[in-house]
Amino acid sequence: MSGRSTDSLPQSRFAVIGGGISGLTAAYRLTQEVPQARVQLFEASDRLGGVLSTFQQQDLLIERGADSFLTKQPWAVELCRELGLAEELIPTNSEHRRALVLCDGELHPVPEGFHMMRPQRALPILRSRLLSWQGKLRLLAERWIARPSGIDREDFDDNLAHFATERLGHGAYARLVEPLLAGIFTADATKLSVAATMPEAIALVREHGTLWHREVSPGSEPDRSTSGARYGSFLTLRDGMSRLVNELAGRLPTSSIQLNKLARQLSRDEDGNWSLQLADGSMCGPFTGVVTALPAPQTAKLVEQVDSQLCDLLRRIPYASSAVVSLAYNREQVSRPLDAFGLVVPAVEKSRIVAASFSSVKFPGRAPGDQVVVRVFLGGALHPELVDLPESELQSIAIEELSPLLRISGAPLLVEVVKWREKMPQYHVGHVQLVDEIEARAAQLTGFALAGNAYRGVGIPYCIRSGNEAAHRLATMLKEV
Ligand SMILES: CC1=C(CCC(=O)O)c2cc3nc(cc4[nH]c(cc5[nH]c(cc1n2)c(C)c5CCC(=O)O)c(CCC(=O)O)c4C)C(CCC(=O)O)=C3C
Repeated sequence: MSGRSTDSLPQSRFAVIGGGISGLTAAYRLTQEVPQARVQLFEASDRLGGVLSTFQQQDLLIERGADSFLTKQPWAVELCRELGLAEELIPTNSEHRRALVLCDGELHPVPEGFHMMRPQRALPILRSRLLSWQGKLRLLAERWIARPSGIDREDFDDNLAHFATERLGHGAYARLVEPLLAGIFTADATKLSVAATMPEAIALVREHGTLWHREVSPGSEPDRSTSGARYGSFLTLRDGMSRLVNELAGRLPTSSIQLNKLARQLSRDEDGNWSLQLADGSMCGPFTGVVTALPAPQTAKLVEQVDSQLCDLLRRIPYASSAVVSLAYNREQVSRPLDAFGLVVPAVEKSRIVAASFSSVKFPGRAPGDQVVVRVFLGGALHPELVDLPESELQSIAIEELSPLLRISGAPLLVEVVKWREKMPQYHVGHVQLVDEIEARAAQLTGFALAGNAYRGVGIPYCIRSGNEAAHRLATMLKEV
C-alpha cells in the first residue's frame, strides 16, 4: 500500500448502477470515503428504494416490500444511527410475538422455542398440535441421529428439505421448517442451500452433533445467544422503510441521482477507465470505478462485453418473483383473534398463498386502533405462474384464501397490490461456491465491485454490508494506484 492520500488525486468519478438500498448505501459510502469524488447513481425506474417502498393513505402505513430488518447482523441498525435515525427506530410490539402455521385448514402456533430449524424446548413441542406423536418423538430424538457424512468439510452443503428431514424428521420439516424458510426465501426448499441460508445450523451439527444445542457464552443469556432469529431483534422505522431510503438519498448531491436511466452495457478502455452505455444509446463516463447493485442477471448483461466468464457465472443465480396484496379491514370484520405476527402456509397444504403478515399487530402506528392491516404473499418459486395474473385476480385470490382462515366478513377498506418480478435471488445448493467464483473473477476487474442481495445474504443488513464493502473496495483501490 502506498498510503497515498486521496486528497492529492485528480477528481475521480464513480458510477453506482441500481438505486435500491445496496446501491444507495454504496453511493453514500463513496461520497464519505472519497469526498472529492463525483458519484453518479443510475436507476432504471422513476423512484429510489428498490423493494423498499412505503405507502401511506389516510391513517394507514403499508409496506409494499420488506417491513423491517434484523439487528443480529449490525449493519442496518448502525447505518440508521449514523444517519441520525436512532430516535425513529421502533421495535416490534411485545405482544403476540409468534407465527401461526396452517395445518389441515386450521391455524396453530409454532411451538415456543422453535426457531427456523432449531428446537430449544421440549414441552411446547410435546403440546403442539402441528405434529403427530411420531413426529414429536422423532423431533425429540434428533440428538441421537448421526451427523451427516461430509459435514466436517468446509464446503459441505445440502438442500434444506433433505438436511432438515434427516435431522428433525418429516413432520417437523413439512410443518415447521419448510413453511417459514420457503416463505422467507421465496424458495423451493428442495433446492435451497443450507450452507448459504442457515450456516449456523451446519455449525451446530458439526460442532455439537445436534440442533438442540444451546450455546451459553459467558455473560449472555442463553435465550439471546442461541436465537437464530427472534422477533425481539426486528426493527423498523416509525414512518416506514422509505424513511431510510429518503435519508440516504438526501445525503447525496441532487445532481448525482439519475432516475429513469436504464444501464445497458459497461466497457473499459486501455487505461482501465469505465464507460456506461444507457438504453437510450447515450454514453456516460469515463469512470474510475463502478459498483453494480442490481439483480445478478442484469449485472450479467452489463458485463457481457467486459468479461464473458463473469457474465456466465452471474447467470447461474436463479430468481423468483412474488406478489404482495395488502388488505385493510375494520377490526370488527375479522373474527379470529389476531394473536400472532402472521401465518405461514406449508407447501403440503396446497394453498394459493405463501404467507400472511399481520402488520398492525407487529408494529405500532400501522393502522388506527379500530382497523387492521394484513399483507398476503403469493407466488415465489413454488407458484411462479401466479405473479403473471392481473392485479385484480391476485386481490381476489388473497381475499378468498385469507377470509376463511381469519374468519373475515365483508370487503376490505383498502387493497394495495404490488408485484416484485425476479427480485428474489435463489440461494440453491452450491451457492456459496458459486459466489466465491464470482467474487474471485470480479476481483480481477480493477475498479469494479458487486453489491446487492444476490451474493452473501438477502436481508436488508446484508444488502447494506454489500454496499459498504463495494464502496470500500473502490476507495481502497484508488489509494493504492
Ligand atoms: C413471505 C415472506 C418473505 C419473502 C417476501 C418476498 O420475497 O416476497 C419474507 C422475507 C424475509 N423474512 C426474513 C426473516 C424472518 N422472517 C420471519 C418471520 C416471518 N416471515 C414471514 C413472511 C415472509 N418473510 C412471515 C409470515 C413470518 C411470521 C410472521 C411475521 O413476522 O409476519 C422471521 C422469524 C422467524 C422465527 O424466529 O420464528 C425471520 C427471522 C428475512 C431475512 C432473512 C435473513 O436475512 O436471513 C427475509 C428476507
